Amino acid sequence: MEAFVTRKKRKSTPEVRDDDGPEDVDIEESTDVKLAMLSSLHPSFDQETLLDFLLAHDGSVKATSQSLRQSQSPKKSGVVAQTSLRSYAFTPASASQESGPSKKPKLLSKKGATMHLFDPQDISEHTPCSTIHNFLPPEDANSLLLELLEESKTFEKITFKLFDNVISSPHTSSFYVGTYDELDQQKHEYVYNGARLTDVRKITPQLDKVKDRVRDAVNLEIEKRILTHHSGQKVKYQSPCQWSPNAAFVNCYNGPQESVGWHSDQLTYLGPRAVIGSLSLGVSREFRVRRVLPKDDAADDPDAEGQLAIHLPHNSLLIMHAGMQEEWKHSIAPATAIDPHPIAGNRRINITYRDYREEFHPKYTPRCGCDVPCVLRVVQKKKRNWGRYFWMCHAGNVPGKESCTYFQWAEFDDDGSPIRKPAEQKK
Ligand SMILES: O=C(O)CCC(=O)C(=O)O
Ligand SMILES: [Fe+2]
Repeated sequence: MEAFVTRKKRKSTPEVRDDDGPEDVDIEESTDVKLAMLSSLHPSFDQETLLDFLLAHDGSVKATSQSLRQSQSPKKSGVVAQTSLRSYAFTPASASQESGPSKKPKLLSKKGATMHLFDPQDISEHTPCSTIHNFLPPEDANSLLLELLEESKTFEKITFKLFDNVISSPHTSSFYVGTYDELDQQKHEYVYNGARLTDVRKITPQLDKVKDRVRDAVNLEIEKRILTHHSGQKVKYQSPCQWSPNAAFVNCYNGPQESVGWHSDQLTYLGPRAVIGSLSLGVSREFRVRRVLPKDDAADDPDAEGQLAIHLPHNSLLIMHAGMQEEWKHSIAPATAIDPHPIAGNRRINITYRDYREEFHPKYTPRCGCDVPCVLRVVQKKKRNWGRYFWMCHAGNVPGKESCTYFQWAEFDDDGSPIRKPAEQKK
């Protein structure tokens, strides 16, 4: 759902500052947000075509949208055959230059081009994700799929108003938590893009049954990742605690055109360096990832922002590791064609299990001048302050509502726990 955020340019100076201010972060409406809007309005066009049109119209969503409405023949992404990247992506010379597990050979993924990854080893080496195919016993995967297909009949698209248009997410979803108390808190205390969730449900029997399996597999993958990619040391700000999912977003993509635009998942309630476990059922679709580099670096390196497409078949678990939400974006691209699934037909169900951390409960996090708990974001595009976290007012995400301009750099200890100023501690 984070993909449908709209942000207005900030108009005034924030009330909280220290050495650097919000002009050093990237809170203007980004190309990704514009692409997400266009994708929602014109789901039959692929992201590359939308970007071409957007650039041709000087970044104006309105002009692009008008032009797309007149265009008859959208270019769509094609279906690709399964290959292993290792068989062709690297030259032997580049492979032999590897000096350690964190030095990866360069991908042949040029800016704008897509490299397709099917093989778990390729995925783990070249993206901040790992995957486990055939994750559940087949009958358990099918029971979960059947249960969620039934649930998804009452899922809705997330909608919001932008100027004169009602934009709706190009897929449907719902949110599940473990207890009625949590459900109540989600509806009345948590804030998402400046609004409350309306569709929050109690975890279903099959979702609950699978949760502990996901938890155990994700914790093993986290340990493995720390060994293979980080020399046995967890990443700075990564929580040292066991990952323990207590909430799940369930998405349904009904048909090849349903999608989700480029986004990073919000860290507000998960904390920095969050890990997310994502289980895919039904039709196989492309989960695309691309690194977000500070603008100057991206300009220096033409290969930098190439996309990688991770193919997620029925019953595959994808783990988004610590740092992915800060440094990469992801999307589900519309497809030209899909192979129907024997149970799901044209539908794909995706469950993202999440660990909502108590210390990030909105009763503890900073509140802005509107007296609403802030959103936690990270500087992704500006070189100055790149990777630095900050709290800001949600209202800037709500079309038609001015932000109260609240801004505060976020401070965490090495384990990602918020360092509170004395005034905040008494809450
Ligand atoms: O459907 C997927 O695999 C990804 C969904 C997603 O990115 C999200 O729910 O934030
Ligand atoms: Fe996401």
